[in-house]
Amino acid sequence: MLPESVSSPTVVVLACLIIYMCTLSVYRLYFSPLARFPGPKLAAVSGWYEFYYDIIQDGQYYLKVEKLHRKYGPIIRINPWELHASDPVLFSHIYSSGVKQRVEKYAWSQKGLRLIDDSHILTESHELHRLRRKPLATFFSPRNTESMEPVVWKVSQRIRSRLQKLNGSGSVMVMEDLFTVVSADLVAAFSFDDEIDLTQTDELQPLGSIYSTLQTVARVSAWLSHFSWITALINAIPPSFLMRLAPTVATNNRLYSLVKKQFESSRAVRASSSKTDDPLSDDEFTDELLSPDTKLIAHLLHSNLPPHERTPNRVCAELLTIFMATIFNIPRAMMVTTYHILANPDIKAKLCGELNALLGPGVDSPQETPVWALLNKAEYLKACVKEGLRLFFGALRGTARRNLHAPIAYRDWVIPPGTPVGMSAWMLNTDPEVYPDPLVFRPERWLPGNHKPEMDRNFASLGKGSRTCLGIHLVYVFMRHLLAAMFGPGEKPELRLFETEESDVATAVSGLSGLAKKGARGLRVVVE
Ligand code: HEM
Repeated sequence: MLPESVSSPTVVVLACLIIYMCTLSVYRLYFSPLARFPGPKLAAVSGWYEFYYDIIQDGQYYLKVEKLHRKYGPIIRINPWELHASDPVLFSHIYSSGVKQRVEKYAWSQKGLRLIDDSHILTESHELHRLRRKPLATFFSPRNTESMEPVVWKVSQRIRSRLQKLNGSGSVMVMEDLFTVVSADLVAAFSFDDEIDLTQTDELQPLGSIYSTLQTVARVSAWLSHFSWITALINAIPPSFLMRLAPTVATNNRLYSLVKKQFESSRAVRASSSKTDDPLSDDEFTDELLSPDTKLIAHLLHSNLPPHERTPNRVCAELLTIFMATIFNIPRAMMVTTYHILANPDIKAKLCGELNALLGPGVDSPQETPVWALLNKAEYLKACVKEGLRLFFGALRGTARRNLHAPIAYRDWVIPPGTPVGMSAWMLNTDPEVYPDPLVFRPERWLPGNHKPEMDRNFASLGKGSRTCLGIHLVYVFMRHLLAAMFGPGEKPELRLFETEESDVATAVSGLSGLAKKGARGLRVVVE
């Protein structure tokens, strides 16, 4: 007869659990369609391996994955369900934009961001994503982005006037606050009917706190992706109570309320001016229709999306996504770029020299001189932006893609249909064969004559293929304008780094997007 303790229900449950885990491990190691792909056995057996590096080690799996590639080769299994590749040729294939390549996003790591769950960025299905992205892509097309330049210029100049207020004061400015408010101003300027100028508020910090809120969201997202039940739990808590519990949620909800309010007032204006919300036919809906005054809200309401895709919740989810993508990424990218320019007097001198020569004294009166047109000729400025983006990395680990319909042949391997395959911006952007001294900020590498095609092939900060960054053209234009406002000719204060080291701004933690290490002090400058 068994002792009483052995026959207790706890032991039976434990025994079942152990048998289940052993069976699952054997299946994952020897019988799963991914069993023959190389990689550490522990990663193949359980998601806890990734959890350890992602959560306990604070977003460091991208560095571990790099080491694993060195040991196991160009394609490895990084958890029971997912492969990771390090070959840039495969990067272009997997992150393809071809119509025939119906690659889906594997949004496991982004699920549950409640307010934007219905946006195109979190849409996994290839077809639905195409439908949802189309009107947005028209709005952010190169041509329409170019027509937004006067607005981008106007908003960027606010950074200069804000800094001018402090001219000669020796004050210390927290640059992420300033970059966040101008970014918010820009999205508001092209999205809403009401003009918003957040840089005019005396206290930037509460608005800048949107930046830290989004940092927290990006950090917490790793937890949510490992434990989707946390999201379900959060969603079940009444919003009023949740806002008291978690200020991050409160700020996020305030942002959503702002978007919703603007949406409602824009809809009311349209209703009173007897414009209908009837969608246009495919033939009618082209970017010819877009005038520089067309706001994103009106554009989406008027788009040829079917009515169930133009509901308030859907449109607001898209607007909030664009708001968040801009005010999270632009300040981070600008912090990294500005830091390197200020830390390298030679680079700063070359940049200022080029801008002085190109823009001359007309810079303060853009209505007389369309200076933004001249910025296109500023090769060194463009190179600084590109190099800043390279070292910002965007998301250090890009979201994986999967082809549900066909296997992918790669060297001796056949990747089964439906298998998520990811790639790392960290590895692509720091490939020493393509970018010698990869961690050095060297704009010269992007100048005509030095710029090689492999550099574009590897450049992963803005994603690739059908899901490449929607704001890709806007990013380049806005960053050039912001740098021109800070380093171009005209009356403006001198900026000097204040107790800021590279590690205070450098992207070192992988989250929803790339983050600085915990405790980083951010970019602070003295305004002289
Ligand atoms: C420095 C600034 C930025 C960086 C580094 C960046 C980076 C990225 C990356 C890497 C992706 C691909 C994500 C994935 O594969 O899952 C992406 C997607 C996206 N970005 Fe950006 N982004 C920036 C700024 C912006 C701006 C200003 C907007 C505003 C329009 C924007 C809107 C989006 C949207 C909506 C998507 C999703 C596209 C889709 O799924 O079809 N981003 N971005």
